[in-house]
Amino acid sequence: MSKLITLNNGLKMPIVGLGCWKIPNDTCAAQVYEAIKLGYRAFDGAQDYGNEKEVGEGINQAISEGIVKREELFVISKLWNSYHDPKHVKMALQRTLSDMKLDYLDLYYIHFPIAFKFVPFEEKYPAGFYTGKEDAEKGIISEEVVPLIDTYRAMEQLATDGLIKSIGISNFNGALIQDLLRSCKIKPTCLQIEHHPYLTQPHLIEYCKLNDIQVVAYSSFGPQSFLELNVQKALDAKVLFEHEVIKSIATNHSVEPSQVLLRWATQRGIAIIPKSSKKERLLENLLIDEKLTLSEQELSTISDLNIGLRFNDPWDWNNMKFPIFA
Ligand SMILES: NC(=O)C1=CN([C@@H]2O[C@H](COP(=O)(O)OP(=O)(O)OC[C@H]3O[C@@H](n4cnc5c(N)ncnc54)[C@H](OP(=O)(O)O)[C@@H]3O)[C@@H](O)[C@H]2O)C=CC1
Ligand SMILES: O=C1CO[C@H](CO)[C@@H](O)[C@@H]1O
Repeated sequence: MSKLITLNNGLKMPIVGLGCWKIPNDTCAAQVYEAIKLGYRAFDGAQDYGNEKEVGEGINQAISEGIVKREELFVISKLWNSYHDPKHVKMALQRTLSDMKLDYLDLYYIHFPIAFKFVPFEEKYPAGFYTGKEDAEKGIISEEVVPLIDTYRAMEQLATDGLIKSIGISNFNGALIQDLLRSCKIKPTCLQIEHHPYLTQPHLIEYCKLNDIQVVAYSSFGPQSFLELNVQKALDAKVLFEHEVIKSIATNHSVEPSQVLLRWATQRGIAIIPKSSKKERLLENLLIDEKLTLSEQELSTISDLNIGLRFNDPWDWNNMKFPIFA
């Protein structure tokens, strides 16, 4: 098991969780079940990943075999953009809970601070994996006017009703968080953001620390291929696993570049949710805190690789130009 972090509402969350995006439906239940046997206790899913039934199946198998109790797990999902209207928020969560065959979630994020027009589940799901292109072709990426605070209030109601233990926000920028903190009744426990040495976001992270909001990093290994990026400065950047700075620190400690990237986050108090389909990598990622300690100098040398390179930016979705990171 990985170290536990205490969130601002007293809840304890493992610092390493398993990311569930892109785990194929046919192997997902077995993978989640195996991950529990290896010691994973947190699972970062989302309705939009199209595999919540299978994530739930893996979890329930482990519970029914007595490998773990529900209360020892930390189960996470995210409200998709099409369900931001307050009248759809509970319905979306209930769909997740019934797909997963669970009574509550430990953490429920607002996936993006962007509201799309409502799409009935039958039209959107089963979704397979979300791609802006596929959803655009189905005509379901179009904006709905729903103030974020209205969505947040509906999330607060879910917490009050005991259906979720905590509220998270994902892909929110500093100004949105500041505004939310002025008006929320229940504080968000976590902010999930893209975070890797090419996108370090130091002010956002410091602001969260000052306000006792736990930062959770997604895409900790950075972009896997620059061919997918339309960002000019990426042309000069290397995949992080092959970067000289990362490779030489890994060599000095006799570990893999992936471990340096993950430890750089956890050692700075940031939770991680790497996804892997391989048993050795699952273990390597889970046990990162026991295997490696980086020096302050190494931590800051890695942070200096920052070039503000974001590759998950809704600005690019179907050319809709959503300005959340503008
Ligand atoms: N809130 C949001 O908007 C977003 C949230 N997320 C969440 O974050 C999670 C992780 O982010 P994601 O972008 O998927 O990427 P990750 O940073 O987890 O990278 C996943 C890739 O890295 C490989 N990998 C995993 N472990 C290792 C290792 N030890 N050594 C080498 N390669 C490794 C995996 O391959 P293999 O499987 O072959 O091992 C996979 O191709 C998602 O699953 C999802 O839960 C992700 C994006 C956006
Ligand atoms: O969690 C996610 C994985 O990436 C997708 C494509 O941008 C989004 O659905 C979402 O950010």
